[in-house]
Amino acid sequence: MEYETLETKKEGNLFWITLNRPDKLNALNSKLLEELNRAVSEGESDPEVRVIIITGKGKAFCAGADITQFNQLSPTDAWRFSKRGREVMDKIESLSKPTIAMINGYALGGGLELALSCDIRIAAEEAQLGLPEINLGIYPGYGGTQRLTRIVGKGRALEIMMTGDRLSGKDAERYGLVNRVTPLSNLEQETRKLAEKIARKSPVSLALIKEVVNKGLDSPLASGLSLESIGWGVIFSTEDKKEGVNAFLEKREPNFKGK
Ligand SMILES: CC(C)(COP(=O)(O)OP(=O)(O)OC[C@H]1O[C@@H](n2cnc3c(N)ncnc32)[C@H](O)[C@@H]1OP(=O)(O)O)[C@@H](O)C(=O)NCCC(=O)NCCSC(=O)CCO
Repeated sequence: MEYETLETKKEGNLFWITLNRPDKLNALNSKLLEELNRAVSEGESDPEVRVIIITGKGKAFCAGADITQFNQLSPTDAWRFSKRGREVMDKIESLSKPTIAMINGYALGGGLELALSCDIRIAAEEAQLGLPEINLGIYPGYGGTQRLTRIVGKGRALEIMMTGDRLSGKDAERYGLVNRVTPLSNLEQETRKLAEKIARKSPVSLALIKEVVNKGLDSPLASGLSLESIGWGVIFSTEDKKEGVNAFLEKREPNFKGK
């Protein structure tokens, strides 16, 4: 597919999406947001793709929503702007395939919110992460108020949103905001290694894990636990379950087909 503001690359079972407005630190203008929406659909619908990785070109992962658009927005436009950004982030969170945000540099505002909608975040030690919307006299509008709070807890999330301060990759790891950090020089290799490991697992198990975890987090514990058991029953109908159990019994590596 053709894109102007991002690049996609298929590498075996991995699908790389690279935001590509480096001179604007990959700020999310409407074009980039819509192309991102299209690119994740492309990865989701390709049966060969098992893991989707999102990253940025240049010194930023993404510096957030494009601020140059803000002065033209009426309050109703702003509501639609936030809603559309949120819809794209919600869609990324609900993909059936695992997603990894490879945070190579600035992940600010909507850029951090994009990373928060991914399943796993790996950051360069040199990266800087934050929600600086407060400095614009606004607040996060692409899901950050909710997702950050669920990931790092209320006190830390409020501090990040109320100060607008940027965290280093290492501090973000300490806060539990990213899964791990690595020097920038090692980031791609480390991300690829993790993505390839996940890509070898059963796509059906991966999709059900995501569904049960995400829907469970939105539900009372008893409902989440019940969903887990129902899904567990469903997964026993799959060829991948047969393959996984037989591979163990036959002392060989499983070859999961996603069926
Ligand atoms: C990320 C910062 C700290 C980087 O600073 P610096 O290295 O000095 O680089 P700059 O010269 O500032 O930036 C280069 C170039 O990119 C443009 N740009 C950067 N961020 C944005 C953005 N979010 N929107 C539009 N354009 C952006 C910047 O204007 C420069 O363009 P020129 O044409 O060369 O002037 C610093 O850039 C920074 O603080 N950026 C803003 C971060 C931010 O506030 N993000 C939140 C946005 S609101 C939001 O996301 C709502 C959703 O919740």
